[in-house]
Amino acid sequence: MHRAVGSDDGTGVVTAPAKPVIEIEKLNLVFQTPDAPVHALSDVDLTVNAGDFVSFIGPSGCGKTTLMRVIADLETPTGGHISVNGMTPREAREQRAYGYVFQAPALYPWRTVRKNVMLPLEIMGLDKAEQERRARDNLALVNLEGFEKKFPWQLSGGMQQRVSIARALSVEPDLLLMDEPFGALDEITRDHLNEQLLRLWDQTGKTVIFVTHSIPESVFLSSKIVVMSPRPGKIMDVIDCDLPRDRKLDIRETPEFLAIAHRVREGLRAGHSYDD
Ligand SMILES: Nc1ncnc2c1ncn2[C@@H]1O[C@H](COP(=O)(O)OP(=O)(O)OP(=O)(O)O)[C@@H](O)[C@H]1O
Repeated sequence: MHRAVGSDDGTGVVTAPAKPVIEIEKLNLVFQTPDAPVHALSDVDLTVNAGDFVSFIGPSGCGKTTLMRVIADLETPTGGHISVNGMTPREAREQRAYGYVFQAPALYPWRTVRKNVMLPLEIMGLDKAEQERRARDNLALVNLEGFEKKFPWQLSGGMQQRVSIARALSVEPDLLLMDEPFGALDEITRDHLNEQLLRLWDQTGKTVIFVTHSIPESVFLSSKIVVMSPRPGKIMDVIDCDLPRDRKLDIRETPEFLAIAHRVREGLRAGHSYDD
């Protein structure tokens, strides 16, 4: 089992010191639009360590996706500093340091499940046997053995999202960026995928950044929760979520879980104005 990175896990086992994967200082982003400038991010400071599962939570439009897109080099900040694996976001993207899972699965309907997972590997120019090995292994990791030859439209929404997770993992990144991947799914499917994702994180030791609107989802999944204010997105609170890593859904009824959920809610409330 993967062990959280830290200097002391309370059992006498000494682990390596936390290694920063993402370092963000005084980050600002202003979009220039024909009407008026849109100040999306304001003075964001954040460190994400190797092996962290970090959720960004905040009201709609507060800049969660924008912050994720800056990490992925899909947006350029207008101020401040950011490094990903000690590199600029552009260098990290060029080295395929991360996999990105979008809100919608974005699969090609004319390609089978296996061929969808193989697509980035074809673009990377990997040989066929390696493409096939990675597609097989990563589909097994998300419990989709036996579905390789199906087309996306033959699968449920939850299964399609698992294919997109397998595709993101197939480039073998240490960092997984997930933008509200389960937001469109029913609650039971979402619970199930949350459990699967947690197991996958524990097995692989990857660093995950996860955008969500859901307080229970953020507490259930995360080792660290970043609470953001309405636009311009600022960090209101960073909460360490030290529940056991092998948590099951029924942990949501425990006082420890509810105390963390309460603190997230307070952070959201502190940043929110209900005047309008
Ligand atoms: N390319 C762009 N040009 C202008 N404004 C933009 C652009 N992209 C995002 N914005 C604005 O920046 C703000 C932050 O958007 P963002 O999508 O990051 O929010 P979010 O917290 O992810 O929202 P949601 O939870 O609804 O997905 C919003 O007001 C949005 O309208």
